[in-house]
Amino acid sequence: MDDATTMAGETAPLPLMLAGISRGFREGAGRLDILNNANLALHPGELVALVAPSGAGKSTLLHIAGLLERPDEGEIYIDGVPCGSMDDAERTRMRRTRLGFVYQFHHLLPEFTALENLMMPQLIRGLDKDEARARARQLLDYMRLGPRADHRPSELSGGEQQRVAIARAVANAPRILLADEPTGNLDPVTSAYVFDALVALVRASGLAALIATHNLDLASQMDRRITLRDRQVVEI
Ligand SMILES: Nc1ncnc2c1ncn2[C@@H]1O[C@H](COP(=O)(O)OP(=O)(O)OP(=O)(O)O)[C@@H](O)[C@H]1O
Repeated sequence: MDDATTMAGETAPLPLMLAGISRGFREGAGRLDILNNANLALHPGELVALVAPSGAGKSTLLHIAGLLERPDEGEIYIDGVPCGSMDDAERTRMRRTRLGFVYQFHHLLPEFTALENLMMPQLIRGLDKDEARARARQLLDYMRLGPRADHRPSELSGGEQQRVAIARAVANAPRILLADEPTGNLDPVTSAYVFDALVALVRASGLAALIATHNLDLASQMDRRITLRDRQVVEI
């Protein structure tokens, strides 16, 4: 397995590795192949942009990497652990502890405050209330949302909602952040602000991030850019 070398010269497992992934869908009498023997490695701390035309398979790739969808073939390694043959309960546990997700729409729980939205995944994971609250406050402060902690999503602006969603995605200190058009629903100025906050959080926490975006300007600010070509993942 391709391992990352740590500062001490030891090898640590990669946060994410996709090996030989194939995925297709039935389409009428035929079949639509989206990924064919695709490979991808994410190294610790790197921010990778996934840029590809609509319908190329960005969401499919993110769903497979995020253990939300199973490939037809291939293996997904998270922190070196093969996840392909895991049952649904094990995959869910892996998602809760090692993966964070951000979508184009925030998907915050409308009846809960920003603080409670950040506490929820931590409580589900088993942290006690005080610990969860302290971490939630710390993350909201980091995202400059401290004064908005007790507001519900409907009382926040679009950019604030998305910053809460990003903070929530890292509440359980995942190893990998997967984001599908995280700023796609925002105006350019807000989008740039939210993106900067996302990058700062990724850098501060040392997690690896794979971010699908149509925004080439944002993509150019990441460490690496990949696309889907001929059903493979390639560098651009
Ligand atoms: N469950 C499914 N059943 C059938 N076809 C599907 C399914 N999921 C995705 N597809 C098809 O697979 C292709 C890739 O879809 P996907 O959502 O991964 O693309 P995308 O690159 O994320 O597109 P966009 O940028 O528009 O969100 C599309 O043609 C889509 O219609």
